[in-house]
Amino acid sequence: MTELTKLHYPLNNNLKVAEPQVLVMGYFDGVHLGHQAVIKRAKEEADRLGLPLAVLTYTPYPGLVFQKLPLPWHDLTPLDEKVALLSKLGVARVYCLNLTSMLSELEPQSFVDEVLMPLSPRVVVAGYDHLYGARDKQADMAHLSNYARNRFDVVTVAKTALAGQNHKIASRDIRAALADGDLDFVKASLGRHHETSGVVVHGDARGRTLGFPTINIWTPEQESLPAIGVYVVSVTILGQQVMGMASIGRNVTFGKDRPVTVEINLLDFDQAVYGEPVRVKWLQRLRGEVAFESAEALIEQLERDRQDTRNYFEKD
Ligand SMILES: Cc1cc2nc3c(=O)[nH]c(=O)nc-3n(C[C@H](O)[C@H](O)[C@H](O)COP(=O)(O)O)c2cc1C
Ligand SMILES: Nc1ncnc2c1ncn2[C@@H]1O[C@H](COP(=O)(O)OP(=O)(O)OP(=O)(O)O)[C@@H](O)[C@H]1O
Repeated sequence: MTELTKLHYPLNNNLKVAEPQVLVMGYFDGVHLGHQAVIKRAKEEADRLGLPLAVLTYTPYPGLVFQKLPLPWHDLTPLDEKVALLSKLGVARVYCLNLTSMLSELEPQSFVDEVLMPLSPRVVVAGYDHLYGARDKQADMAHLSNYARNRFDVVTVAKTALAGQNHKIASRDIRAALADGDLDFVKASLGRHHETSGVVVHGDARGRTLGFPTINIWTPEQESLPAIGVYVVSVTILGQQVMGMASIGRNVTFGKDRPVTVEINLLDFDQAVYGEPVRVKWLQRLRGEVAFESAEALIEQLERDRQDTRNYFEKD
């Protein structure tokens, strides 16, 4: 079990990390392939030294502290999912530090002395472009050894890019691709399919009359959903993995200005599951949402979508 410790600057003097550890710094939204390379490199170091591996991450997203971004903000991976993914990579402890004005204005030397040192780092690891402390000072990886003053070693991990590209894999680009419904790019960058959590709630009970009953999913605000459209999904519900086709949209065939809902027609499944927690794995985009001229035209399209969904699982 990975241990999660929430921290606020200035750190409580009672925080005592007795044992030295390998410490990785970063926000790690999405725990994408670039992040995974950084963590794996740190894990090698931790194993070589026989020390635990710890991550120092932040909340909220640094962009929200340095500039005005539209709210609500959606991380690719909310903190609990980030911790679960880091855990799978061998991370024993996660420190989640509030990113505040006071922290972001710290001189780099003070950041090292007052934030890193209480965490007993033997080695500090981060990616080549990681910044800490005041942005306008020399708070980069090249200068970290100076501030360390022989108290810890520094490992800087080189850029990870997608095959044939120069641009680094970045969570900002993954968030943008998800907002465009580009699940292929999302998967290539994360090294896995994007997933969201939710709970089954009531819809308008129209789906059943169309011959395509749907579970309506309430998705908590901190989760990141793909763009409006129709998708092949795999749903974990009642401990089973079930094939499905999902619609994120306003059900425009049935009126204007309806709210965006997430509905999933589960294939080969028929149980009452209101209130059940679900995990949705977003596998492939099938199409955009269409305002059909009649319910019959929508039904014909839904039949084609179901065939496309079955084809996806057959080739997989
Ligand atoms: C795979 C799938 C694709 C859908 N595509 C569309 C669409 O293109 N246009 C549309 O208006 N509604 C679409 N819907 C939504 C249906 O209109 C919706 O399931 C129906 O109105 C039932 O809503 P209810 O569950 O709230 O009763 C789709 C639903 C599913 C499951
Ligand atoms: N593609 C990458 N290659 C190498 N290191 C990376 C890559 N992306 C992020 N890192 C490093 O991983 C750690 C976590 O990244 P963090 O999320 O803090 O920042 P980031 O560089 O803004 O990542 P992103 O742009 O993906 O959000 C940092 O140490 C960062 O330097």
